[in-house]
Amino acid sequence: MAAVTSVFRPGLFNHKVAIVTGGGTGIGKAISSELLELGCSVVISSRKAEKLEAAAQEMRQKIPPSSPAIVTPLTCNIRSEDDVKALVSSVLNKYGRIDFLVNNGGGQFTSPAENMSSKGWNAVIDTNLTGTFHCCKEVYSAWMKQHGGVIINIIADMWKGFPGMAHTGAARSAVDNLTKSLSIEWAASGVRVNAVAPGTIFSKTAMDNYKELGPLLFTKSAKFNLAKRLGVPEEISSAVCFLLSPAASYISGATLRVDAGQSLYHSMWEVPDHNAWPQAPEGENLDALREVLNPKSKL
Ligand SMILES: CCCCC/C=C/C(=O)SCCNC(=O)CCNC(=O)[C@H](O)C(C)(C)COP(=O)(O)OP(=O)(O)OC[C@H]1O[C@@H](n2cnc3c(N)ncnc32)[C@H](O)[C@@H]1OP(=O)(O)O
Ligand SMILES: NC(=O)C1=CN([C@@H]2O[C@H](COP(=O)(O)OP(=O)(O)OC[C@H]3O[C@@H](n4cnc5c(N)ncnc54)[C@H](OP(=O)(O)O)[C@@H]3O)[C@@H](O)[C@H]2O)C=CC1
Repeated sequence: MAAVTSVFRPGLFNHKVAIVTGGGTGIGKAISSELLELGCSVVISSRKAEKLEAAAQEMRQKIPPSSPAIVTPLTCNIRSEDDVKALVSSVLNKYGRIDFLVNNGGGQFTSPAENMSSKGWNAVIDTNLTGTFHCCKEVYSAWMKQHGGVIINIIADMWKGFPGMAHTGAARSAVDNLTKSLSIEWAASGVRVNAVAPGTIFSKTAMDNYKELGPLLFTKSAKFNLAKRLGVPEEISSAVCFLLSPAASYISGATLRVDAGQSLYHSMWEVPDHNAWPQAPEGENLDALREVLNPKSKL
C-alpha cells in the first residue's frame, strides 16, 4: 500500500519536539507519523505499553532518512495528574524542550444517557476533559510558560448535542471552551491554543472500540456529511500540522471543524414519531396550519 506523504515542506518541523497523547493508534498515529516525516521528534503516549512500542517500531521504519526525528513511546494515563507530571518531566529530561502538545487521547462508549452509571460518566469526563486539562496545565507550567509553544485539542462534532454519547458531547464542548480560555490566559507566553473537531473518521481501532456495533455505526454515518464518505486519520493530521505550523501564526482560540460539513448537515440520530409533545396553542395560526395539512378538513 502506498504511504501517505505530507503536503507540507520536508524539514518544516526539524528539531521540534511534540507530545501526542493517544499517538499510537488511529488519528494520533497519523499525526505522529506526519510530524516525524516533517522532522519533529514525537513522544507517543497512552495507557498500553505494548501497543505503543509496536506503533513506535512501525513509525521508525517509515521516518525518511532526511528527517532528524526520533519517536519515543511513553505510557501515561491522562486521567492521572501524577502520570502526566511524570510524562512531561521524562520528555524534558530526554529532549530538553516541548514545542507542541496534541491532546488526542480520549474516547467514549455509546449509551443512552439514562443508562449511564456515574462511574461510566466520570470515566469519560475524566478522560476527555480532565485529562486534556492535566496535559495542558503541566506542559504549560513546566515548559511553554517560559518558552511558548502550540497546543491542539482534538474534540468532536458535538455542535448539535451528541445523543447516544452525551458524556463525550459535554466533555468536548467543555474542551472547546477551555481552548478559548487558555488561548487568552497563555497568549502573553507566546502559546497558541486551538482545537480540531473531526467528523466521523474511520480507523480500525476507532471502529473496534464499539465492538459489534462498530461497523454499523461507521458505515451508517458515511452519508451524513457533504462528502458522502467517512474521513480518514490523515485528513485530521494535515489540519493539525497546519495549526501547529507558522502558517497558522495568527490563529489562536479557534476550533477548526474537519468534518466535510457533517456539523451543518442533518443528524444520524432519529427521533421516533410520537404524540408526547404538548399541543400547539389554539388560534388562527393553528387553524391555518391544519388547513394546509388537511385542506379538506372542516375546522
Ligand atoms: C459513528 C460513531 C462514532 C462517531 C464519533 C467517534 C468518536 C470517537 O471518538 S472514535 C474513537 C473511539 N476510541 C475510544 O473511545 C478509545 C478510548 N475509549 C476508552 O478507553 C473507553 O471508552 C473509556 C473512555 C470509557 C474508558 O474505558 P476504561 O478505561 O475501560 O474505563 P474504566 O475501566 O475506568 O471504567 C469505565 C466505566 O465506564 C463504563 N463503561 C465503559 N465502557 C462501557 C461500555 N462499552 N458500555 C457501557 N459502559 C461502559 C462502565 O461503567 C465502566 O465501569 P465498570 O462497569 O465497573 O467496568
Ligand atoms: N474517529 C472518530 O470518528 C473521531 C475521533 N475523535 C477523537 O479523536 C481522538 C482519537 O481517536 P481515534 O484515533 O479515532 O480512536 P482510537 O481509539 O484509535 O484512539 C484513542 C486513543 O486514545 C488513547 N487513550 C484513551 N484513553 C486514554 C487515557 N486515559 N490516557 C491516555 N491515552 C488514552 C488510546 O490508547 P490506550 O487505550 O492505549 O490508552 C488510543 O490511542 C479521540 O479523542 C477520539 O475520541 C473525535 C471525533 C471523531
